[in-house]
Amino acid sequence: MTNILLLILRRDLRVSDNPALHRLSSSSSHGFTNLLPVYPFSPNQIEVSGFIKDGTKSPYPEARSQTGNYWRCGPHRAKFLAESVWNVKETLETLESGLVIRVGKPHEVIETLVDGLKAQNHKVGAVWMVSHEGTEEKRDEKDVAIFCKAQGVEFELLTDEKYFIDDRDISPENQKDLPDIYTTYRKSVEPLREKPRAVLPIPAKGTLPAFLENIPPQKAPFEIPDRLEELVGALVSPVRHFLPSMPAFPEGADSAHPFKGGETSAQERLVHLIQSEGMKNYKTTRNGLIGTEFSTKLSAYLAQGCVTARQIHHALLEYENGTDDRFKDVDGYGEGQNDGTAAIRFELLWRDYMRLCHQKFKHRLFRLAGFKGEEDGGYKDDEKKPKWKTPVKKDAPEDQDPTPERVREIIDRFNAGTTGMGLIDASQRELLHTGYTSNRARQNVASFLAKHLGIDWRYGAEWYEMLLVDYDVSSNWANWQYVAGVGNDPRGEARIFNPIKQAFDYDKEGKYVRSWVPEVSKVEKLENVFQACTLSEDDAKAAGLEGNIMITDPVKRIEFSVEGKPARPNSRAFYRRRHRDPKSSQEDGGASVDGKPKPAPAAIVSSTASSIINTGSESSEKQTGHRRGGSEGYGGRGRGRGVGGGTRGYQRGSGSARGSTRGRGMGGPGITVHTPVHVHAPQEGGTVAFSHRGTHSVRGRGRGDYGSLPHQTPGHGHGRLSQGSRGGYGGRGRGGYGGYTPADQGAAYVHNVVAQREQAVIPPPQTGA
Ligand SMILES: Cc1cc2nc3c(=O)[nH]c(=O)nc-3n(C[C@H](O)[C@H](O)[C@H](O)COP(=O)(O)OP(=O)(O)OC[C@H]3O[C@@H](n4cnc5c(N)ncnc54)[C@H](O)[C@@H]3O)c2cc1C
Repeated sequence: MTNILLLILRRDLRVSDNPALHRLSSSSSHGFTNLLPVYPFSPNQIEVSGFIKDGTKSPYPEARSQTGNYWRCGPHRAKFLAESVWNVKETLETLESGLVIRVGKPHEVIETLVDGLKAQNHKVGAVWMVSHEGTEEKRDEKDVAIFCKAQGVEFELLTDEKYFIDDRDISPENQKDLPDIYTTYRKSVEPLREKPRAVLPIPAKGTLPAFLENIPPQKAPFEIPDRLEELVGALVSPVRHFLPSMPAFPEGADSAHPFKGGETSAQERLVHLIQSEGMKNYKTTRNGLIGTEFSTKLSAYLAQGCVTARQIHHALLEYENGTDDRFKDVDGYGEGQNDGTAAIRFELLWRDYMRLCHQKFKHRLFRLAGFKGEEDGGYKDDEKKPKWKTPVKKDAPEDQDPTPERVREIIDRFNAGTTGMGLIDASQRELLHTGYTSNRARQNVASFLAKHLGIDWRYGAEWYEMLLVDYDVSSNWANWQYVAGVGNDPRGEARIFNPIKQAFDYDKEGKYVRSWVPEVSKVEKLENVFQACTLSEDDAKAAGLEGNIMITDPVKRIEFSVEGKPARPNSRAFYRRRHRDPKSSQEDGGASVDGKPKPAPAAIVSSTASSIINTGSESSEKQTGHRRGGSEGYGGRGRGRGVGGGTRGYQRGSGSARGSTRGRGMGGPGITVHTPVHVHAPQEGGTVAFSHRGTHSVRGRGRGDYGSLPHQTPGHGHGRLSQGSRGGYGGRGRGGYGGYTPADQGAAYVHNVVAQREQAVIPPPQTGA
């Protein structure tokens, strides 16, 4: 009598370091005569209509997302996934086993197999599957367990061992009460190099319980292809046209992620990264934007379980300990952990942490208000101003600005990469074409949608879910929450990435933007490449950009100064447009999306600010906790004085602004701010002066009166704001800054004012628009 084990594979598409296969191959005490590894393409997570050949309608609804109605899995990941599944199948075949590929929810697939096998007089002894984080994943596990129970089949849920620190080694405290700050978690598990368990070997040929010859067929109307190309076709063809007018792949642009899915490619990539010194140099290259070598590109393999974090760790150990000849010629061989390898471990732990957050917050990871926010999610709240702009009319307040129709338009342009903001557009187009974009670009893109535009960030998260080749439910949604300010970023709303400053810092020659946004490839000045609307009429004409929507109707304008020149978009055409068209009103550096005249732009000191902290970097954590008091004040380190008014309204408080270290702040008279205002702008009766000093500090002198702004009328006030001498930020320099409104992008100004390396312009005091 047979005793068959059905092993469901989901995101464990590897044969090495695979606990289930290891257990089955290393002992016969399990008692199974046969093993059927099964991979189900689950119809709620990936569109499966491409498996139907006879024109029948799919019994499943389309696999689309909830908010944006995008495909759950777009063409890039569909292809990568097909390759990964096929690779496991081929490797298992070399081990005299195999893989059953099926379409259907896991419990449906299991039911068909169990029924069919029983009909052949086989006994199915057990079903195993690895536990994965996720609401749908948990539901699938439950459904399989219920089915097994009803059938008298044993069911076992195995630990997911592809993370850096195994679940079994996570302390009860961390499991029960995971810290909300990554650094706290990291410190609780250091030293990282000692944490991962040993990797498990690949089962030897012929050691797995035998595969079966006669496998019950796939349920109609689906047909399972028997060639990889057909499998790719079945998965990709329904979702290929995900954008109404897809731009052509830019000539000369190269994918940073040309990699094929599967365990074999993952292992090759890992060895290459060590041999090419990519791992050793990781810390200095990881913020790159172009090419295959600037970061590991292991994320897609990790997401599908083609490689485990502990395998990466062990390969690094071999190199660091000098125990693998393949790496003997690599600089640093046998010399222990170096900056690069330590940084990789640090990032892998971020990945762990994102999953643990998902485990902790469960469905709250998908909520608009984030895991901390209230259940309603922030739309249409009678008491408070709705925080997020929505394209859905019924959800939007009547006076939503911009209108839902305009928000829809902006989202479409954001997706297509035609916002006019170079770095954002380049990243979004790279994503469209290749399924990959760097971590640096992702942070900017997410920040742009959520913080500069104030739009429901779930549209962005779902767009990423569709297009990212490395989409991972925990990493994607937790990172989006983090950047949107509703997740576990201790700086929350205050962290805003200035995409122009970021472009200057990370795309120093404009190569990245020019290569993915070919329209600006002939534009000469970087400031124009990074924000096309700053082109003068003549230059736009010369570059063939006359009438281009990125210039005539950018979704956002950000003030920016280059080497002391005035900061704002400065073409005459722009000012003419501004006066003609209220939608093109002067950008205030971050206050609102579009569509209404802005308050005075006068004292936009400079928006070249670096409020940029890299998710996952050590420095981001160092700058945490800089808020205290009733307002969100920032104190620099040291004894300088930061004086800021408190805010009233939704941020009620006494107005003391204090640095978390030793900055001191004095409360100002308080302000009531219901619309975004330039809190650092000189308002009536005052000036603000900031001067550049050194590389890392901004020296501020003088005072700007801005407090007590009348309700919704920025531009009047008699409060007081002083930037203490050497206004530092993030622990640099001294002095503090406080009392700004956290509403919308008001925070950006704070960063702008206190940012490093920027000087100020001192425009005449102005009142509201
Ligand atoms: C808005 C946003 C969405 C994201 N969505 C995803 C996603 O769906 N899937 C995904 O794997 N990563 C996601 N990330 C994290 C990060 O951008 C990618 O892991 C990284 O860019 C992948 O490239 P790499 O493998 O070359 O990374 P490397 O820089 O080489 O890092 C090594 C590994 O560490 C892990 N890692 C690095 N940074 C992070 C991070 N911030 N969070 C979690 N893990 C990290 C990844 O597994 C990565 O492969 C997202 C980040 C942001 C800001």
